[in-house]
Amino acid sequence: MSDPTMDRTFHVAMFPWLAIGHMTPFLHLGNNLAARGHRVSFYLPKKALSLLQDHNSHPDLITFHVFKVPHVDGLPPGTETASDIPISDTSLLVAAMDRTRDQFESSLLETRPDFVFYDVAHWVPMVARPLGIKAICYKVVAASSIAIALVPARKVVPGMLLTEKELAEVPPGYPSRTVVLHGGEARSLQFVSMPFGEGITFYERTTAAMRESDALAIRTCRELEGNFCNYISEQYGKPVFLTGPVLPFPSTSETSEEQWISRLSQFETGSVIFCAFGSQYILEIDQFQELLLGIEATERPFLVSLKPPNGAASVEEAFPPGFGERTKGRGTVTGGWVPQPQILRHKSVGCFVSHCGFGSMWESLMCESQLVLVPHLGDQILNARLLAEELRVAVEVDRTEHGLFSKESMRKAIESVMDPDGEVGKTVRKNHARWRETLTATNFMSDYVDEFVRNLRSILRPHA
Ligand SMILES: O=c1ccn([C@@H]2O[C@H](COP(=O)(O)OP(=O)(O)O[C@H]3O[C@H](CO)[C@@H](O)[C@H](O)[C@H]3O)[C@@H](O)[C@H]2O)c(=O)[nH]1
Repeated sequence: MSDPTMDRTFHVAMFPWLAIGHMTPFLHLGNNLAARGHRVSFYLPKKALSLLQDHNSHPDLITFHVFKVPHVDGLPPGTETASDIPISDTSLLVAAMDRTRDQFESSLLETRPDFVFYDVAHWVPMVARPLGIKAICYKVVAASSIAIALVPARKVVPGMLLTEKELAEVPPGYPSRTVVLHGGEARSLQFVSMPFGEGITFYERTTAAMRESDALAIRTCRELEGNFCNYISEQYGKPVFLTGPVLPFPSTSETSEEQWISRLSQFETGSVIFCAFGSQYILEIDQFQELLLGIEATERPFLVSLKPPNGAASVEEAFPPGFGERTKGRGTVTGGWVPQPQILRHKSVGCFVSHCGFGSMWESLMCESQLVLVPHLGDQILNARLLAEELRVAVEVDRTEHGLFSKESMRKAIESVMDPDGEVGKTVRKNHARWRETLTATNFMSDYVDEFVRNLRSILRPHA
């Protein structure tokens, strides 16, 4: 007998962490749900509204609810999102978000959604449950980084920092030998035992957020991270619903992109090296210079988009001596934002030098360029290991034990993937083509969202 609840549309409230990098993928998922007729109430602070509202593809079904972020001592007045503060103040912003609990609760009483999606606000299930609302903890980072650091099997004692030895160990049952951190890299996980909000560590908050949920959702796909998702599901004893990568549809108005597109068009197909390290990565000056010198040494055209390195007011100020004159007409270095997805689709681009942030990881898997990875933070390193060592679609740049790369290691990594006849070049081309084909297949992303919707319905009225 058919179940009538399987056809009805539902209403989702979304309460993402106050960082654009989290709100954006939540909104992409919201757009995908709205495209299937579901309603979304999206909670965000005022400043974020001006950045996000243009990305709302279904204003008839997606409603923004602006809330006030209370002041917390130590934060600059008017702080609303992570971009307003240095990363070291994040814990204070988390405390401010926790103080929105009453506002959020009264709003839920009015909107009465079927589901609420959240990530950092671990108290959401406590607010949702008495109202009969299902709480879905939606993680927009790689499943590998949750599996290695944020499962009950990794023992973290409240108030105690993890030792070097503990950091270096993977939790029992962790399902990969290649997607791991080496040597000193494990220190990048120390943040899990640090405070994240008032009187609570990152580990306690995140594991509580997952433990208390009705189901976990992760922005990934089983083809890539199925083993990690199964492990997380076993660890928490809960279903893990996958949304797939939910990337935005290519933009149709690309006017602001024209200057970059016409600049790239003057170069031969597949010849340009494009380098970008996302929204957070700030290099030290010497590494910034090694990177530029390594790219210069390839004698290929390039477009580099990086934040000015530590201590420099602009990218030009930090150029190696003579770099600007030597590369004139062949390369551009900008400290501003460039349209990365459009650049990666340009036929002149042949190599993407990336930090392998989660967003860039998906974009690189789907593009035609050869991939060189220079990860920095813990999750970027795990993403890089997945691409370079498990899928073998990319090459990670060689570094010293202190994590430093040289211009020579940079040049070598680029040359190795760009050479279509070399062993490495042949292998990564073949593997990358296979993965690109899978991930860009016509219904790949929409099938994931359809399945996600079915999974949500299954917990909405399990006994109907
Ligand atoms: O000049 C630029 C630089 C970036 N992008 C876009 O911005 C996004 C960047 O996202 P991502 O690759 O995930 O990098 P970060 O901004 O560094 O992301 C942060 O958040 C990610 C999880 O969401 C983590 O994986 C990273 O470690 C963390 O640094 C991508 O879609 C890029 O296409 C541009 O359009 N233009």
